Amino acid sequence: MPVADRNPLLDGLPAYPLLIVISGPSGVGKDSILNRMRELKVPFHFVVTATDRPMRAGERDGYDYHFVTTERFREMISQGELIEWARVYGHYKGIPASEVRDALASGRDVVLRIDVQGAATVRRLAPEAVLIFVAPGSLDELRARLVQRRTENNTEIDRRLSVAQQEMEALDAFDYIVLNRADRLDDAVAQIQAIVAAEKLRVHPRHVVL
Ligand SMILES: Nc1ncnc2c1ncn2[C@@H]1O[C@H](COP(=O)(O)OP(=O)(O)OP(=O)(O)O)[C@@H](O)[C@H]1O
Ligand SMILES: Nc1nc2c(ncn2[C@@H]2O[C@H](COP(=O)(O)O)[C@@H](O)[C@H]2O)c(=O)[nH]1
Repeated sequence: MPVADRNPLLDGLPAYPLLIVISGPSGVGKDSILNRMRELKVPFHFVVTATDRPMRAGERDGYDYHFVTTERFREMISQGELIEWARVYGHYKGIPASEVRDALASGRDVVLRIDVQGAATVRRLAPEAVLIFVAPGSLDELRARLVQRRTENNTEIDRRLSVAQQEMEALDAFDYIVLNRADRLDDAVAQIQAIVAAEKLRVHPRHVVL
């Protein structure tokens, strides 16, 4: 909810931009949810993370990821350009610090889409971040999504499903859970918007310092 739409009774209470982390197992639909929010022109700053993995068909540099070489990624690490980075399924992934800080400084709510280990790191760095765990209706549903996406082979899909089971155990570290049920993407989007709307009504708002 833009600050201008707040209840006037909240005038005088501080309003800070939110840092919203969308996480959950591979294939659960994080990107699909965020792409739908972008289509709907939800007024968030969607952070584009960096990776050295090859671009998939249909992906766009600067939109899905900043696709960089492994050498450039290592330079970003050594130059302190990343808030968080990790090896995820064999490739580097990391969050550009300047993008997050600039967006927060401009007063916009910032959305990050990262894996579960990355969410734990962001929690340590920014305890006031809003952590949302996106879960599938079932592991069978998750498998079906990974299979139909056709970006991983069967061995890799099995690996991601096995990691997914461990990731579900990290749920306790999150603030919210959103179910992305089969063919109900818009419900998941609406639930995330409802979470953000509720966060905007907090008497003691979260204040992220990064
Ligand atoms: N609610 C849904 N019902 C059916 N299919 C879905 C749903 N949400 C996403 N999908 C499909 O599931 C596949 C995986 O989705 P997506 O790539 O968005 O997942 P992800 O969580 O971003 O994965 P990764 O972590 O590996 O990047 C895609 O083919 C997508 O179209
Ligand atoms: N810890 C981080 N995880 C990230 C980051 N950017 C993306 N991701 C996550 O990686 C996996 C695999 O992604 P894929 O596009 O290769 O399938 C997925 O869970 C992403 O959300 C990041 O900067 N840090």
